[in-house]
Amino acid sequence: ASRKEESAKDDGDRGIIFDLQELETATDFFSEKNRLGTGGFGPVYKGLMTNGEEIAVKKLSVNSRQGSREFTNEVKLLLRIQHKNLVSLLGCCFHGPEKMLVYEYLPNRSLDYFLFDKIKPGSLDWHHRWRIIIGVARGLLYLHEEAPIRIIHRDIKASNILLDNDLNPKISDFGLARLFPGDGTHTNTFKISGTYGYMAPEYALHGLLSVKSDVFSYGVLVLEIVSGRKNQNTHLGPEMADLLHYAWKMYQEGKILELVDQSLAGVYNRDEAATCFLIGLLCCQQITSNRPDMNTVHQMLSSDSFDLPKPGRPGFQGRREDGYTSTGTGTGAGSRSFGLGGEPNSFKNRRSSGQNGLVEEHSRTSISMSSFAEGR
Ligand SMILES: Nc1ncnc2c1ncn2[C@@H]1O[C@H](COP(=O)(O)OP(=O)(O)OP(=O)(O)O)[C@@H](O)[C@H]1O
Repeated sequence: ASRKEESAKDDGDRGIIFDLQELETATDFFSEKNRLGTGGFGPVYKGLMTNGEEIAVKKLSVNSRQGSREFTNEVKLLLRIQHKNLVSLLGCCFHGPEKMLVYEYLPNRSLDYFLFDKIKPGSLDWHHRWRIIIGVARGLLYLHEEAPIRIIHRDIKASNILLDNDLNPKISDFGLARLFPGDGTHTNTFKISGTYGYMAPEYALHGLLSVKSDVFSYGVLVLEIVSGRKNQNTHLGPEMADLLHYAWKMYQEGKILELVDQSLAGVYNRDEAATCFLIGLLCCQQITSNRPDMNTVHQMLSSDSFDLPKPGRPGFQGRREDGYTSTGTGTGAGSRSFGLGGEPNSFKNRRSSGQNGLVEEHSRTSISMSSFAEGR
């Protein structure tokens, strides 16, 4: 039986735990030439198993307080999260305090290389961009509403969308926050929690996490995919630097299609591009309850006859005093402890928390409100 089939049988840990030796052989002792990159959780290596299977090994350098049994249990849970638009987790490995996650290997790397690497301008045609936008929506819908446990991703962004041989999108790094419970003091906490420019204001500012924070990040991503611009690009001057607000301005002036990536050389579907911009702006609205859920987003993308509402004002960006930056509403000053209040509809789509007791609803970050005093 394949490794995945074995794990599904729940026959102990066999099949999901890789030997360190096996991974050392596969990655040539984690050699530099096999290092694919280093993210907030640690370095990622390409590996080749003796059976010819290609893998990606993520060495977790963030200190997880979990013991190996607890860690294995979380990994087992995450192994049940399988969808064609998610990177497949194959198993894990631990050796002393060191922990690793083993994933399927995606040869085309991540979406940011295609969108922002100007060495390959226009390498992603409209057809593929449209398919990626739909595929990511599908994967997120699965995480939010269909997976055995609800997963709020927390860090949807272009570098977390990997592409397979046919450029189908697969969301990576889902569920990782589950492996670091209560690690609020670690310096990498903000890598775990989210990335500047993609984080929803209510999450960055109040620590309120809901599926709608992922919706916000998805909206930013959609705007990036259609425009080919990073959400924050200071090279473009003050007006255009903030993609979200520039898109909002262009939309209000009826010029939104001028924002379509020029490297497409005008070869794109105007209706689809306009739909994407609208969906991007709807997802990034300041008022969480007005953002569509991923089910609605998916319907908007799949149906020709969906009447899209007019988007309201987007959430905007602020800067943290301690060197980190994040999105914020810019209102209020002074510090505040983060409660679970918030807007009444923000958790409208919450599933019953009785389900296995595993529903992830919200978490807290600690950002001082005063950091937003300089916000717009
Ligand atoms: N399964 C995989 N197959 C192929 N390449 C991968 C895989 N997983 C990660 N990578 C590559 O490894 C690099 C590091 O990935 P990782 O997800 O750790 O960091 P990141 O997305 O850049 O940052 P962050 O940790 O903030 O999400 C990226 O360049 C990514 O393209």
